[in-house]
Amino acid sequence: MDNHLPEAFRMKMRLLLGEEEYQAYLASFGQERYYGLRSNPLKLAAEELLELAPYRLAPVPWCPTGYYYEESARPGKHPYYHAGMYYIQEPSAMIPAELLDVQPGDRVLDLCAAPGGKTTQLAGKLQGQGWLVANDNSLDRVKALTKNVELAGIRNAMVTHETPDRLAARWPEAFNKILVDAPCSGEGMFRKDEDMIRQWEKHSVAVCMGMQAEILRDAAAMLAPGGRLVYSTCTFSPEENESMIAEFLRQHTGFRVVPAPAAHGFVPGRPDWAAQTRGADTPDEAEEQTAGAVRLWPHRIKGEGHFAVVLEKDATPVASEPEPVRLESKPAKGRKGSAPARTTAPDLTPWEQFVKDNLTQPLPGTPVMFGERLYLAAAGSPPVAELKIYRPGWYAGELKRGRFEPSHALAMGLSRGDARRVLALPQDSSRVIRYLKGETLEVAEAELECSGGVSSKGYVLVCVDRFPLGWGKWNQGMLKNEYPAGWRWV
Ligand SMILES: C[S@@+](CC[C@H](N)C(=O)[O-])C[C@H]1O[C@@H](n2cnc3c(N)ncnc32)[C@H](O)[C@@H]1O
Repeated sequence: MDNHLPEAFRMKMRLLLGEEEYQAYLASFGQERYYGLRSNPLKLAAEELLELAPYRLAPVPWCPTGYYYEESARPGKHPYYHAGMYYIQEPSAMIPAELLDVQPGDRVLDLCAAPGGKTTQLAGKLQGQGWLVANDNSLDRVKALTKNVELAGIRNAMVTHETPDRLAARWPEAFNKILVDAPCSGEGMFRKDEDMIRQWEKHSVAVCMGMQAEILRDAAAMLAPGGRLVYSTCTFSPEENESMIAEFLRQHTGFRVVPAPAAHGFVPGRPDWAAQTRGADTPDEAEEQTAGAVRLWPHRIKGEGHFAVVLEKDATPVASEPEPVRLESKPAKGRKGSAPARTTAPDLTPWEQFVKDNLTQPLPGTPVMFGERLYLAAAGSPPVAELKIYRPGWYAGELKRGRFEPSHALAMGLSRGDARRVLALPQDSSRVIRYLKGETLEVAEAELECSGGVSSKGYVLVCVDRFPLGWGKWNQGMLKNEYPAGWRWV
């Protein structure tokens, strides 16, 4: 497969790595690929997943919730996947969110978030406290991102479909942790995905550099003083990595690199490559700092190629910081923004009644209506006016003609104890797959666990073991299937 590598790429890599390491890198194309998944702390502890998983899992050294699995395990074809108990993620891709060091209560922005691998990882670290904005400028990818946010049962995330400059104009210094997992030329994924090789010329290094510099500039403006920003790519080119960061540091004097430990076979960033790219013999001060970045190489670790660097903003604002006032710029292309359609206070009685009849406790968040849709926005989350908001918070359901219909996202964000009617199916029950296929199930009344003196008739939280899969509606021995069509098992 290394024969498929573009000649220009081969020449550059040989020059950068030197003959011996270049040959080791090329040899990695003939070696096995590694498959990874990350357990979802919003659903279960990693140790519990180890006990439950019907296949072998081995720890990813740099991520406490990350595991390698063997290709034959096919974890995407298991009901636990549909319960959001883990996210399938390339092992190296787990490092940027680890370096961001998110703590419960943080205000987090994932600026280039789709399809949401790192968003789900960051939300797991928040443990439902604080809030997270997941943004992407591609509408198709925002849809995939939203599905993953919902599958993971995240309650405190807002999903936006915006350009970074428009977010920066409205949310200056609003976040204390920001992840920029930048669009890049994808050289680190050549072994995993041949398509990336084909696209390499199209997403040339030069095109990516322009995007990355703009995204970084806007991210810097959204970071609060004392905040932390992680910039990551899945490419090797110094132009998109060390040189990008060195130029950022020259223009943003209030930032510095926080050195990341070069453990687990990671290697430090290469200031000399940045200098070489600039045509200089020795690195300047900004380039020297990039030695604190980490590079992940497929010939050195069990994972694909990545670059990540941690940046910290001074605790006291710097007067020379560029001001991000570019309100005139256009919103991201695609669907029209989901601005709140209603300004008068909506009648939430059907929702309140639903909570009383079906749930054991009130849910956190401030009710927000977008048209007929009700969301629960995390306390303190940033204002949404004039922005293209795909989800202002946890999507609870629809208020239609005086009735409330719960969403699938609501079910996924609940735990078994939150629902008054529960049907808990063991993972090896054929009814689990039949439920996931959208079939109506025969369910005896005695199989339902009802609490709070409710009758058996009504909304049932269907679980695999103790983990919610979705809603059903029980009446006279039959469970009407409420599993959404677009999510079904095929
Ligand atoms: C490397 S991918 C992100 C992967 C994601 N963080 C994950 O872990 O699943 C880069 C993303 O950046 C998005 N993107 C490209 N240009 C962007 C921009 N100007 N603003 C925001 N997102 C952008 C792309 O649509 C793509 O989804």
